[in-house]
Amino acid sequence: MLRVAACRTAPPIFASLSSALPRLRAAPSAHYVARRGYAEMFNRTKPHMNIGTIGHVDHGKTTLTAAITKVLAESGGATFTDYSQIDKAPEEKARGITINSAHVEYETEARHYGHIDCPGHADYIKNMITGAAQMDGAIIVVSATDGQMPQTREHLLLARQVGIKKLVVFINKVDMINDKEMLELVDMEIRDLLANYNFDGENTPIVMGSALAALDGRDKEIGADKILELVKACDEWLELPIRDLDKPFLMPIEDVFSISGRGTVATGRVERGTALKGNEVEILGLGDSFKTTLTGIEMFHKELERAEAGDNMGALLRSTRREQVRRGQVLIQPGSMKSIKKFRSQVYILTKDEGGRYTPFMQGYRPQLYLRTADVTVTLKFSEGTPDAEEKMAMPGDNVELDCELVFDLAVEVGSRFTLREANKTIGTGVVTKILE
Ligand SMILES: Nc1nc2c(ncn2[C@@H]2O[C@H](COP(=O)(O)OP(=O)(O)OP(=O)(O)O)[C@@H](O)[C@H]2O)c(=O)[nH]1
Ligand SMILES: [Mg+2]
Repeated sequence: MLRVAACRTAPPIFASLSSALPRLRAAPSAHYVARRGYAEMFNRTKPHMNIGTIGHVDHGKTTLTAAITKVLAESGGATFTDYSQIDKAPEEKARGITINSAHVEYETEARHYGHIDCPGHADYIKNMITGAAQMDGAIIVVSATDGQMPQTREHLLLARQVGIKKLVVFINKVDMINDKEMLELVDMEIRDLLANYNFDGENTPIVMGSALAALDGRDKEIGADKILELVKACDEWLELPIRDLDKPFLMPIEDVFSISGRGTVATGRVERGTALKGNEVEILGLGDSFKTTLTGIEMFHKELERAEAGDNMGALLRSTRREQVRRGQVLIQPGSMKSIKKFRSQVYILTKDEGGRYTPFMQGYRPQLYLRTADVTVTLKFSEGTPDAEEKMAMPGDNVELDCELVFDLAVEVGSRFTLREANKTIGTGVVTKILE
């Protein structure tokens, strides 16, 4: 039997990272509006999906969120969550805006939804990004009185970059518009805009209504009826995410041991997919990539036939020398990932209050990049085509597009998340948006 402690605790970097990251995430849990006992109402056999409301400030995202729960409460698919229970922080009430993203849940004929109501105000874009990063699809809310506005565009861009592939549009406040042609214009404008950000401009469902009318229980034809139409559009147009178990196998390598008489064992937590004893696997990254066979799987000192997403496993590798395997590489289903050095990314630079830098940086800056179990020095540049890139600065609090060049290659995909650190300080968090080389 293998003698491997396959369930090691998280490496120290993740301990320090997690002290930085949850601060960005603290808001949703503190703001969780679902109530005790409420979850039992739902039929958990329905497929689950995370969605939410995004869009420009004051266009009606929170009103719509409350209205959806109100209308679905009538069919038993939700508990009504009033506006004041969503925007409940004193500053939110005083200013009439959303600051923290808030979670509600509801159920339709077809699905169970977790719904995150994001802030639209430009100052709280970071809360929007962390909210959107948890979504599999989104509802973009656009006020018919304003049409598209700066955060309509910024949210579309960010939604695309955090991996949201499909959206449903809700054109809100139609109670304030008498002119039908005006609505047609907004429809056309939004379809163009969607196409500009690589969404399906032609086929994306656009529902026009009034969230406030639905919430107030009046004007059914632009109120409740439109909420039901919107929810149906979500059921039909937004695609369910692929379950982690159905994805190709991936285990980031945390540690490597040599076991006399048996060979080399790599340990880590399976991020996705499944692996069977006897499967061919590939080791990828840090200059060394090769294929081998998984001759044994161990968990908690027991030998197993199969490992799956969520398991901490020890992987016994055929004819592999210990020096060939290192922390920071990944163990994958052969051919399912590529190891690369250059990619484009969207990065949020932490402010000093969030534990980040006190000062801006210029391009050419070289912090450490942490991705899964790897940490590699990276050179940061403003993305190609940025005007005056030589003189430009990235300020704490900025949300910037950066091209990253790693010193060593890593298994990186569009959607991979990473953090940037210098001298024991997290200075930025980002997501890969495009592979360059
Ligand atoms: N007339 C009209 N007003 C609406 C409608 N929906 C929302 N409003 C009003 O628009 C204002 C902003 O609504 P919110 O729901 O707070 O907007 P929001 O998009 O959540 O705003 P942030 O979260 O701060 O970005 C409020 O005064 C709402 O009452 C609507 O259908 N018709
Ligand atoms: Mg709001």
